Amino acid sequence: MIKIGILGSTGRVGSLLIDDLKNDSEAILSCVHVFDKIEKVLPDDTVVTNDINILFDESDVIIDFSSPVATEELLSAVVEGGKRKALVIATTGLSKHQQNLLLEASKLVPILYATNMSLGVAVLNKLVALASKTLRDFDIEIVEQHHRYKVDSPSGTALTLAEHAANARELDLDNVRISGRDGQIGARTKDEIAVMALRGGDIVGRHTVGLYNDGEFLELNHTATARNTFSKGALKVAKWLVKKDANLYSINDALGL
Ligand SMILES: NC(=O)C1=CN([C@@H]2O[C@H](COP(=O)(O)OP(=O)(O)OC[C@H]3O[C@@H](n4cnc5c(N)ncnc54)[C@H](OP(=O)(O)O)[C@@H]3O)[C@@H](O)[C@H]2O)C=CC1
Ligand SMILES: O=C(O)C1=N[C@H](C(=O)O)C[C@H](O)C1
Repeated sequence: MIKIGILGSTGRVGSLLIDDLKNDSEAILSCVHVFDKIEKVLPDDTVVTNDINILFDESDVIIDFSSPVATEELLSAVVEGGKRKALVIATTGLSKHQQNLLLEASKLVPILYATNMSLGVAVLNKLVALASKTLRDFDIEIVEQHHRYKVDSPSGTALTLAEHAANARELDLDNVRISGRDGQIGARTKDEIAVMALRGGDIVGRHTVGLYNDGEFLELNHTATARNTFSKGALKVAKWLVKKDANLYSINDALGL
């Protein structure tokens, strides 16, 4: 059985991961990292800890749905602390420094980083690249919608979609991304890619990439209707990752896309 450890076990997705693991025939929940306290009833023998080192020692692979600060601690345990376990990282909103740390850690352990663990979004990324390249003159605008509790903006998924669009057009996203329009802003420039965020209610996650031209437009949309889409996706890729060599893997690698 593959021993799974969870960082962010009390969170919206982490707690679903605990449920998914109760009925799994290939993996067991070996350890949960708990920042403060956990209310959920856990399987017997699950180690509960607030020490990241114990999380490593008790797991074959760690799945991380937490916060950028916690993810940084996880990555530092590899880079500075000498820990060597496979990591599935789903946390979004990482800073440049944290992204660099992730790259450094992936030279030492296998890491799969995905801003969205659903199969649908993995395919959407490919569709966006194809559409952005083929429809070169169309204006690209991205809208993401999430629940009222989401703390980072725009979503990691929206940024990844924007990267696929920009790369397909050989543009640097940092130079062309805009995140708001207000006042006398002037006409839209040709290459800009807007990424706009809406927040409200219990929306699990909705992303729309629009490509707009004179006389026609194309909108590509993905809607997550259940949050366990993400926990189940993460569990699937964790099983794939556990035997791999140190490297940075994408969800496309794991899904064979
Ligand atoms: N890639 C993907 O497919 C998906 C990614 N996400 C991302 O996953 C992350 C978590 O999302 P969600 O579950 O909704 O968030 P929640 O806020 O519900 O959960 C966050 C979890 O992280 C823990 N945590 C926060 N800070 C620390 C810290 N400094 N040290 C240790 N643990 C900490 C929290 O503990 P406590 O409860 O004690 O505060 C909690 O268990 C977000 O970045 C989100 O964007 C979400 C869905 C899908
Ligand atoms: O915080 C969330 O809920 C989600 N976060 C991820 C993101 O930022 O893209 C993935 C998903 O959309 C849900």
